[in-house]
Amino acid sequence: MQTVIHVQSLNKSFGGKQALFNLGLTVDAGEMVALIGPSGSGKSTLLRHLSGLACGDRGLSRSRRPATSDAGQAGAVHILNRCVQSSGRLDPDVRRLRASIGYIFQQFNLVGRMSVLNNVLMGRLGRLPRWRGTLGLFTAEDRELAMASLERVGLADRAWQRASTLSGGQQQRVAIARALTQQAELILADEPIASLDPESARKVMDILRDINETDGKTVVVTLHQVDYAARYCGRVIALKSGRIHFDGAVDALTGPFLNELYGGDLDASLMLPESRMPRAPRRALDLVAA
Ligand SMILES: Nc1ncnc2c1ncn2[C@@H]1O[C@H](COP(=O)(O)OP(=O)(O)OP(=O)(O)O)[C@@H](O)[C@H]1O
Repeated sequence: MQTVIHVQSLNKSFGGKQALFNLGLTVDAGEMVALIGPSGSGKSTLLRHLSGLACGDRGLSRSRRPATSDAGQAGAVHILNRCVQSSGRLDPDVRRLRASIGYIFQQFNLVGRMSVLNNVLMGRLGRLPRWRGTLGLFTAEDRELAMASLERVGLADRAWQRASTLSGGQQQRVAIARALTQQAELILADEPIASLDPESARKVMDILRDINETDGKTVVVTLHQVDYAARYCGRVIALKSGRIHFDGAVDALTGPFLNELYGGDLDASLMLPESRMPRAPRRALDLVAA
């Protein structure tokens, strides 16, 4: 089994406040992993490190670097056996590696005034010579791929519409079509359903699972909705205060476990699917009329 994500002793500080502590983990090809944990536990920070959008604490003065970071070393992140960062420095070749990593943001990150199709074509930029991308010189193959991706998420008929005119759920599906067009091997999704209604959230999670199961792509998704983690992911990594609190099978998501993870007066059993149903029933994707 190929290791897609390999994180070793990852530390991260913001202005002297440590957000990640000696994190180590591996994710194999084809896994669908939920990253859960209370607000501020470090989920987004970890995801940004995986994608090469963030780096270590080299910017801090030596005296402000955390003692646990091994004299300022911020650990190492390898994706698809290639270096993203090592000892607090981004790898100079990280831009090329980013072409293999699809990143889905909570707020979609589309260009609202551009057409849906052009937004999806942005997924090709990392695969084109820079001058072609700048001039928007996409090939017929690129366009076919983009249309096929839109078809897959049920939005081919919206290709010529301005992205800003779509609903939030539709915009998130366009963002996923962009990652499909990118032909990313690894999809990192940072709270992709946080701002969506339950039906739109279900469609987005159905598509992510389809990409995982049908295409064999590796998916890591941060979620506040623990019931979706239980229904869609086989493995869960729980962060608490910047440390890995749990890493294992999704069956561990019991009420007492979640009460302990999230703390407070919460009755965590309410966050779980009814009768602890572990997996949402898989059905054929039918998104065309959505
Ligand atoms: N750019 C930043 N500058 C300063 N502190 C930051 C920055 N980004 C994150 N932090 C801090 O790092 C810690 C982890 O934040 P992070 O956003 O990764 O948590 P999270 O688990 O994703 O939270 P949420 O679920 O609310 O999105 C928090 O204490 C946060 O305040």
